[in-house]
Amino acid sequence: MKILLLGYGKMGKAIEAIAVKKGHEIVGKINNDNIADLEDYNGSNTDVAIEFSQPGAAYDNLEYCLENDIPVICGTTGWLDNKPEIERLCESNKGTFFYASNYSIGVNIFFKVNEYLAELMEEYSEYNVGIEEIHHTEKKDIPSGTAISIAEGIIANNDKVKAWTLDESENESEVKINSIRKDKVPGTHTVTYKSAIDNIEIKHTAHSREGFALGAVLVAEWIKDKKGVLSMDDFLDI
Ligand SMILES: NC(=O)C1=CN([C@@H]2O[C@H](COP(=O)(O)OP(=O)(O)OC[C@H]3O[C@@H](n4cnc5c(N)ncnc54)[C@H](OP(=O)(O)O)[C@@H]3O)[C@@H](O)[C@H]2O)C=CC1
Ligand SMILES: O=C(O)C1=N[C@H](C(=O)O)C[C@H](O)C1
Repeated sequence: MKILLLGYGKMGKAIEAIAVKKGHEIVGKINNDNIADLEDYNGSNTDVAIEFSQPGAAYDNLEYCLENDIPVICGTTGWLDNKPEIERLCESNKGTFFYASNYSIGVNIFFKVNEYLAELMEEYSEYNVGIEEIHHTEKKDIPSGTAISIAEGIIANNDKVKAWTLDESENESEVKINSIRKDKVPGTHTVTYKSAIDNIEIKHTAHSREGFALGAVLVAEWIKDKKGVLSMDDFLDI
């Protein structure tokens, strides 16, 4: 496949390494300093764009792809207020747009365990739930997109929890997300239910960026000839 990388930082480079090993061709590597080159690409010379850039850049890049007939896979976090607009553009242009806050297969299994646990815990009011996420110090957004997805999984499956917050909260209807920035940590997410008697904890630890990058390449291979607004639930049968 001819792959255009939108964002050639830590993730762009990790994706390139896996894509090339699997026999794909990288037709372009776009960063802020060569963003003008983006106009060279369209559906006739690019099979798929993989967008891992920055919160302030994602919207324009996705809009460009959808207006130029390029199927696009996005992993950038911290821009989701504008996601409904991109979804509308995808539908009206009959394009292809895939978004995941986390492309790691392990994290997506973790999401399902989190949803099941949230459902189980609904009737045990002695437990309070909290989320902790730890990432490297270069990360631009707080909280992580993955932590937001975890919180949404709890809110959708446990009627006692209505919202997430970054603040210290005594309000039991809110799940607090504690964001920690530390050295080179690729991404660690923990959900803890605490009571006076015990704690129940589930945790996902990424050892590197390989799982995120491999997931994005597998989705790029899968998405060929698919149309519409797609997510990991469409890709994975779990
Ligand atoms: N969904 C998932 O599974 C994962 C998501 N992420 C998310 O992916 C994003 C990127 O992460 P990461 O690679 O670690 O970040 P980096 O900071 O390492 O790389 C971001 C890159 O984007 C480039 N960039 C800046 N502006 C633009 C633009 N307008 N168009 C294209 N590229 C641009 C930067 O270039 P320059 O240096 O020129 O500014 C930089 O090379 C983040 O939002 C992160 O949260 C990360 C890992 C997994
Ligand atoms: O910025 C990162 O590095 C990561 N970002 C994603 C997020 O915000 O959840 C996914 C992963 O945890 C790494």
